[in-house]
Amino acid sequence: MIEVTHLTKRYGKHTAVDDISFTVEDGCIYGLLGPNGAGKSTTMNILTGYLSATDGTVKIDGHDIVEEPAAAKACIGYLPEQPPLYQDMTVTEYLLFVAELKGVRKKAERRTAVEKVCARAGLQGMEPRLIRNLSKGYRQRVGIAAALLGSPKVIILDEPTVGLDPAQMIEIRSLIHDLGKTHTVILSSHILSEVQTVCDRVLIIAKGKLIAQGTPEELAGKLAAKGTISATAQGGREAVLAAAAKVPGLSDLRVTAEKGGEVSFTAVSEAGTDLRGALSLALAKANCPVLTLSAESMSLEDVFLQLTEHPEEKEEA
Ligand SMILES: Nc1ncnc2c1ncn2[C@@H]1O[C@H](COP(=O)(O)OP(=O)(O)OP(=O)(O)O)[C@@H](O)[C@H]1O
Repeated sequence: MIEVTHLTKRYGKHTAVDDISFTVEDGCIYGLLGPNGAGKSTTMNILTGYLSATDGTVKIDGHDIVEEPAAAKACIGYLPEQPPLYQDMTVTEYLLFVAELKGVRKKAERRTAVEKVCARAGLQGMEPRLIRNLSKGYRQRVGIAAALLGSPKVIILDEPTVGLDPAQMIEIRSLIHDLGKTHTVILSSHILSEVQTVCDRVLIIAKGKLIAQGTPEELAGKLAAKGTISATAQGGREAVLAAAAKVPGLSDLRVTAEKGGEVSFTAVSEAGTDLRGALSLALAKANCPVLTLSAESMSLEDVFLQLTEHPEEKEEA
């Protein structure tokens, strides 16, 4: 449904999106996950044709967003991070206006379309209310209803739950889940648990780069596979590190303290393996008696933070 190839966006010297490629399949909910400033909004603004890319291509249902903008945009309904809602209009007035902008010609058709999207977005009973008097949750629903007008195949939602209270978040997530039954949905979020619960597939973006993608289960497997080992051994720094480096599956050795012939260090172990025994043996063989040794597994949240703070470590993920 969507093909993004080598997408790059530079603002002056700053590269906000850095050579990203991915494919979006029909009928799935995709989550663009990354910390603030990762490049999510920029990517979405390019997908929806609001921004031009510095390099790369975007095809929506076979239509290039630059060469055939009208055909490509007709496939997309977009809820920007700050939806342009007219506060002094009622819900119905605003949605009729958007329907007209989207080219629904006949008045009766606009009415029917607005009734339909109001029902779909859970806005029944809110139609005569002024937008300015709605809660943030209901304003998001109006934005989503507006995105649904024109029957687009793809719905793109930029941080749809940001600023909502927990109850509203749950309601909007359930609405998105429901939309996923009839549309291809792409949403952005900086909340790991949100994309894990709502999305079928996740793309993790950090510092403009795509650092991991897969189903939430695949990513949880990859991300949570790591553990950290902390140890202190007697001996010289070089002998201790050389012995530890020989243990297969142990990486990222870091010395944390060194004094009086004792070296403390941490290391990362892969794929849910417990490498304490192997490390202890390797150090003993190198004549470096082990004084302390402990292992901890990193939470998914920890690994996500580590990955997005140090995207260069993506290969290890
Ligand atoms: N118009 C602009 N001019 C210059 N730099 C920009 C512009 N828009 C965004 N940036 C920068 O590009 C980077 C990516 O921004 P973007 O808004 O796409 O990130 P994001 O992941 O959506 O974050 P947030 O959730 O905070 O919106 C950031 O460093 C941001 O400061």
